[in-house]
Amino acid sequence: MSLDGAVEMREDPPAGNGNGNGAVTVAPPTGRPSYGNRRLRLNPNTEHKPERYDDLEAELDPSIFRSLERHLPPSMLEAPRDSKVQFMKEIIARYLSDGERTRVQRHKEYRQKIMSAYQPLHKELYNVHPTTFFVPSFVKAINENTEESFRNIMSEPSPKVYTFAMLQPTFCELLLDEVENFERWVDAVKFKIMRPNTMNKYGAVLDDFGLEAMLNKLMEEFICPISKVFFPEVGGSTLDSHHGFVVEYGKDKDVELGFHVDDSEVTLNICLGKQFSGGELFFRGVRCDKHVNSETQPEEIFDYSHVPGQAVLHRGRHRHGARATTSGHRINLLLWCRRSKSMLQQLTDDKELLCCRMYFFSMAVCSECFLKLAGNLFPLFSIPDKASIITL
Ligand SMILES: O=C(O)CCC(=O)C(=O)O
Ligand SMILES: [Fe+2]
Repeated sequence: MSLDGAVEMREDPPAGNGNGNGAVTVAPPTGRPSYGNRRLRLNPNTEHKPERYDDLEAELDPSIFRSLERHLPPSMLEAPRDSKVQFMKEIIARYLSDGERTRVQRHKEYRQKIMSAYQPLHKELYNVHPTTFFVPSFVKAINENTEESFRNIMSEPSPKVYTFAMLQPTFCELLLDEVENFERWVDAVKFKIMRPNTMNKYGAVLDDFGLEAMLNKLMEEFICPISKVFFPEVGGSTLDSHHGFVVEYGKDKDVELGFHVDDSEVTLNICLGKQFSGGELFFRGVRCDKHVNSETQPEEIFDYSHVPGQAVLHRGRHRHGARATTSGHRINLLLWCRRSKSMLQQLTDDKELLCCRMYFFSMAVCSECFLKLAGNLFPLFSIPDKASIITL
């Protein structure tokens, strides 16, 4: 599974215009301090503020450690950081395939190469400055932090699709400038750039050239409060990692974007400019994996025209695409916001583990099926007996 993979699918023709706490038992390694019960919590401790692991010389992204820390047994939460790291590395080592390990390592080296050589143009973009980044109505709504204050600035033109004015024009200009500067640098040093996801030939990952911390703060302090209210069903208040990038459409760029779902719980899509025509987003309803290609209902059809500075917030699994940008140049900022449940899922390609987790989250798997699967998963989860499963 790709960390950054959008899932493409066929567009549905009727659409109209064309297109419990389970646990992991890990035996305490000899010679190291014991922290009592060393079982991972199945459900993350959302009250716990994880440490930062940005300085870690590990092959994995620091966000994985941050996410996993919330699953640590209570007895370990206050342990020294090194012990937590060691413990988490041991767990991860069991479940990461060699292919995934290599991919993650390469990506880490790729980022290090950029960060050691790229000179940012607008340093003020690299930390969140609410009053220069955001329009006053958005700042006010976030400061008030109530459902009413959010609803005052938002429209919901179709169920679970929210639009609102968010970015200041000067911020958009500076960010566009920074992206151009990065792309010029990439050209000049003949660096092979990684594109945002499997569906784009153009665009750039903002996290790769230093904007990760800023975007993380933007997600935690400005998007989580909103998604807590509007997307509680996908853990809107516990979004804890992201993939931040820009997409570019127009002549000599990508033209359109096929029908897909995002690899995110919640997606923030903001138009940065410049002048363009076309490029409308089309939405066709939220679907789970199993029903991603099912028919669209008339009430699910919604088309949206991008306006610079304006944000669209939607479920990652809300099926959508973007029509051709017919003239000019359109650049959008995308923040795929994820929560640790899916980060944990990414530690393994083991579909059975996913089923097991889904069972715990009361989604899909029957108890017979779960018992069979759980047998394979030992020792990742301690297996409750059947009676306790049924009451889960
Ligand atoms: O071009 C757009 O506005 C849509 C982009 C998008 O959906 C994505 O990158 O996931
Ligand atoms: Fe998307």
